[in-house]
Amino acid sequence: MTPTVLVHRDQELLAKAVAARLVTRIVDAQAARGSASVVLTGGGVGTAVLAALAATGARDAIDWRALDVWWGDERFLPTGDPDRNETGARDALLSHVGLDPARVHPMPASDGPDDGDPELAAERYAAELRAAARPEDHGPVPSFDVLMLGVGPDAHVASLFPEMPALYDERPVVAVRGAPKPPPTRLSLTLPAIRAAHEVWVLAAGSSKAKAVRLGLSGAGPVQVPVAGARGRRATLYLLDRAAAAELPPGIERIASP
Ligand SMILES: O=C(O)[C@H](O)[C@@H](O)[C@H](O)[C@H](O)COP(=O)(O)O
Repeated sequence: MTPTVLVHRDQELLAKAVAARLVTRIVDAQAARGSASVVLTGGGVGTAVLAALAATGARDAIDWRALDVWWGDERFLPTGDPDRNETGARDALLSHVGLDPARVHPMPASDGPDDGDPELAAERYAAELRAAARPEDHGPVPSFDVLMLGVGPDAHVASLFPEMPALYDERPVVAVRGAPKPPPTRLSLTLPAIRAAHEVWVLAAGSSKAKAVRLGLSGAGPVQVPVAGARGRRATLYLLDRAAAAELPPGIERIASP
């Protein structure tokens, strides 16, 4: 399924537009099913989206008690570490809305019950995902309504970096050691888990992402270009600012906001 590309003027407007889109998706899922599930991403754009959502009055249209929050990846650091994606998400949004704590699923921290072993932590998160999966999900993870991914200049998504073993792993959650983006030890959903989502949204802003966006939309292989493997069951959206959209391959239809 060909991704849909939407281009916004700049990063600030991109974050607000993605936040508005997220409200609508969550509200629609809750209207249809009584609950919704989203997968958050770390990184600058992902966190800016959460802050924009916290700042919009429309956030009150969401039934926060009926929302499951997961993460696509996490830095394997102690609880509360400022570099954990969970910390950034709580500061930007989660601490400001009435979520059901039992439905917020952070990836394990290095000072958690896994004796500092990221492989055990990855297995723990996989078990949590498996417990949340329903028969209609037909797999070891829930069919997330929206899974958001920032993208690196090297086209990594989550903590799936080009040519690394995690890209060959069929398990839903893996430990990543030696990540080129610090910190080196991380946990990540794998591409099969990412592809369980109904919608995958790739978020990118800035000229440093233009090449990764082009490669992701050019039919490249997911081992060299991990973002190319990030596809949703129903839809894949590339939500970009103009700078990140500067090198779109020919033939890609772009919907540009003013
Ligand atoms: O834990 C992480 O580092 C993120 O999950 C990572 O995948 C991030 O989304 C990209 O590196 C883009 O980050 P920026 O948006 O800050 O460039």
